[in-house]
Amino acid sequence: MQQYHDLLRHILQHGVKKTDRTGTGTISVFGYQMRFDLKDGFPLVTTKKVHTKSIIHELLWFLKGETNIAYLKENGVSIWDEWADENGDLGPVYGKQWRSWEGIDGKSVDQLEEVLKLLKNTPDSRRIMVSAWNPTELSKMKLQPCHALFQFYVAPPDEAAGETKGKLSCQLYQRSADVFLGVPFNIASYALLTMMIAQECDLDLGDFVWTGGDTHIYSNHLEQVDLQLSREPRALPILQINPDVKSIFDFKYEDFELKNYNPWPGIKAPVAV
Ligand SMILES: Nc1nc(=O)c2c([nH]1)NC[C@@H]1CN(c3ccc(C(=O)N[C@@H](CCC(=O)O)C(=O)O)cc3)CN21
Ligand SMILES: O=c1ccn([C@H]2C[C@H](O)[C@@H](COP(=O)(O)O)O2)c(=O)[nH]1
Repeated sequence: MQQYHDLLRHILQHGVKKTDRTGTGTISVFGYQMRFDLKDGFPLVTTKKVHTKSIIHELLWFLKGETNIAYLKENGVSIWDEWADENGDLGPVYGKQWRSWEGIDGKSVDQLEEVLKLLKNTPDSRRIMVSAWNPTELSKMKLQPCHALFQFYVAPPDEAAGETKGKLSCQLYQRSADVFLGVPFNIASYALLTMMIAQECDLDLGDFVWTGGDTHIYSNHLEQVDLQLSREPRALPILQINPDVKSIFDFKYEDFELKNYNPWPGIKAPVAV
């Protein structure tokens, strides 16, 4: 995860001090890109222990189309607690927009089903996109989407090199990025989603490309960042997914196994609400 350390250093060197909605204050740059070849291993930060269980459950919760934190609470995941109302509701956030974006004619669109259809039928399409940024529903969301838009791309097999399958890549546009707390989660989550989709569509793995808009370190994460940068990145772990699961909507927590993850100890930091 040298790429992630490069990003932290880039913000410290080139960032500007900026106020923000939460009143915390940040150092921020506008526009940044990182690329992870998913064949190199699972892109999980190794210079602090990252709570993979929260990442997997959050992704399964998005895929169910859910927007109430009940499922997360049942599974011991508390990362969305601060934003939910007294009934646990977050409004029409990611799950709703991914699985049932409401159209003007009252019909809803399952954007993920559309993605799967395109990948299976017309993998050369340049329109394989999912948007969580639904301007008509932003005001009802407890937190507006940060990972707002993502696109898939299939590179044809290199037949001369003996390849038989296309390679699936994914690019995310994250409009706002809390680099210390949120970004390690976001990278791992989209890498995992890409692996699940590749399995369903019988594709090999390509790259995950992370593109950030307002890419910031909160002013109360600076000591944590210094500690993290003093640590040497270690080999990437492997994330194995149950090869028998043929639909991305059928995965359960037990279908994932993280191997060879030997991170440095966790680093606590307050989340800006
Ligand atoms: N300021 C802010 N940063 C975020 O990353 C963020 C939000 N707000 N709001 C919505 C979601 C919730 N996400 C979060 C929230 C908290 C942690 C967090 O506290 N992580 C700790 C503990 C992990 C755990 O308990 O599972 C960490 O050490 O990574 C991470 C992502 C990502 N998002
Ligand atoms: O998946 C996520 C969700 C949220 N964040 C961060 C980015 C910002 O620090 C805040 C959101 O505040 P806005 O004022 O709405 O931009 O949450 C993240 O990094 N990843």
